[in-house]
Amino acid sequence: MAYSGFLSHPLSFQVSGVLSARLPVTISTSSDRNPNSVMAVLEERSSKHKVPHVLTVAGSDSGAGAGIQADLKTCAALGVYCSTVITAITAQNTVGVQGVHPVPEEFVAEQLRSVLTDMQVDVVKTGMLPSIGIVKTLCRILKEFRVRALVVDPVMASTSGDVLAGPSILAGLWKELLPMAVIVTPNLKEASALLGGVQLATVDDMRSAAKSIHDFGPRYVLVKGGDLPAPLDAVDVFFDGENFHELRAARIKTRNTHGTGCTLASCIAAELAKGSSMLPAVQVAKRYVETALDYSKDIVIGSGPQGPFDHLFKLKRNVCSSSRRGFNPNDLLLYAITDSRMNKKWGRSITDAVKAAIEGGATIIQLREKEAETREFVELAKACLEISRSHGVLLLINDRVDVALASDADGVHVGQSDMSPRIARALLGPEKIIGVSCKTPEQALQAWADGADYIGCGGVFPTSTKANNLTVGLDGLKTVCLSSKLPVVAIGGIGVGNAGSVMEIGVPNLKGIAVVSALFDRECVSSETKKLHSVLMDVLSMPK
Ligand SMILES: Cc1ncc(COP(=O)(O)OP(=O)(O)O)c(N)n1
Ligand SMILES: Cc1ncsc1CCOP(=O)(O)O
Ligand SMILES: [Mg+2]
Repeated sequence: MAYSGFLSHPLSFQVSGVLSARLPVTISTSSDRNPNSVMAVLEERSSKHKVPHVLTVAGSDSGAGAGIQADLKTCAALGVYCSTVITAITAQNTVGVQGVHPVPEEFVAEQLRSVLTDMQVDVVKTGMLPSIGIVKTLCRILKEFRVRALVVDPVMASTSGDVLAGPSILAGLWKELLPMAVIVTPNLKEASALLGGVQLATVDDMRSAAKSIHDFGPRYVLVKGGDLPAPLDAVDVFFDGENFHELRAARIKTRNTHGTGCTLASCIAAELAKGSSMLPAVQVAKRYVETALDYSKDIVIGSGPQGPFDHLFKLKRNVCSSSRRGFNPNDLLLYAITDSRMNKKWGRSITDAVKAAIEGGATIIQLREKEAETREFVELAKACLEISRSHGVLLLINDRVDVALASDADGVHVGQSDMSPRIARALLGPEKIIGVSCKTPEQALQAWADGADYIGCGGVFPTSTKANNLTVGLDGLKTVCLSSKLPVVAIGGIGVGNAGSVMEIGVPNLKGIAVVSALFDRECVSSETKKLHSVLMDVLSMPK
């Protein structure tokens, strides 16, 4: 079923520009119009949304900091699809490499063919190639399929210093792989090995090394200087055959650097697959690695000296997972929504107001701070989340998905003119809570289709807290509840005097009341919350 050459797609011209004269792009112009032919299917697919695609040919790292696992995470973080051909299985962790089990050459070939005959790979990235046989197999198949761009990370040893590929592969790199590469990304030790063991101790040495490695045939060379003596910045030397660029970054003090080489190379590959030209791809890759290292500098995975880092910027969110929990519709029972003007009027901070509401029995909190500056809002949210999480109460942010993301709040509440819940869901991910304001069954249906967790329906009664807000009354509330499967919380003009009448409309998915002024435009938030809580308890204890 093999076909030779890739189809043209919108990125091909930019990426082929990267390759320049070294690897001619083959654009297939099929005259076969049979709608069932492979070419017809592929042509039809190429007119749809083409996903940028990197194929990584590398070793598996059981500790998942480097190798195939790092490549997968990097591509996922950058929005690029990553397929994998595994060249070796390694047993390794944060202490070192305990074992290496190379995959037989024929099976490396079979994996390559499986991917390349079926998928439109934009860029191939290589990592650990444990034997000369695997290098030769790879080169043979790459020529067969005429890959558009090849990024070579000439992995020889792990961060712990354990050997992953011996000097026997060098001949294959020199003669076959490097001449096909668009870029090669050695660190100091690898550059030295590629050049027969020369000493590299200064930036000038790195420049000469880059030039000499360029003579093997890659279009660009990046010599990474992370191992240069400590007081210097981390300097990498980029050579395009004519000019040098020194790329500098601050050194980040951390043990969590395992997999930085693989990550840098796969990030370059991912950026090329998206259509970037080479220098910007390298600059983005450096920034990505630096940002990920800085973000992950204090995470603890494993007990050895070389920890992995967090490619997806998500692991720290779960550090205090014991105080987190999922959403239960009954959380909507007594929904307290803050208002800074009211709290200011009564001389209390928002954190004190939130604490008092929770102590009085509020079952969920929303920070509705219309006048807060962004930085202030994020800090406020973080402070309130510490309080709410210590009590096991969920806290959402009104309107501001950016603030919810930055503070890692439990979710957001959005109205009909705020960010669409569908986009909010894509940004926040599946585990965050999204509430949507709805006044009609149509809006309720849309909220459900967009992935909302609950509906806020109102104003049920007139209110001065929200200007120009149409009142739907108890009938409107009932209509919305009956039209949806989602849990509903009623809002607008609700307090101790009418909470019972709202809860008694007799629909099972009406789960509670949301209140602003009845709690926060009062002298004592905790006692007002207690009063409202006891009204709700009375309603809940009544026979149905
Ligand atoms: C629980 C709950 N329901 C409704 C609203 C109102 O949201 P929205 O329509 O976006 O109006 P603002 O609150 O942003 O003025 C809410 N905040 N909470
Ligand atoms: C935000 C909002 N959305 C509909 S009514 C309303 C205000 C509710 O405030 P209050 O509980 O003081 O009537
Ligand atoms: Mg809103």
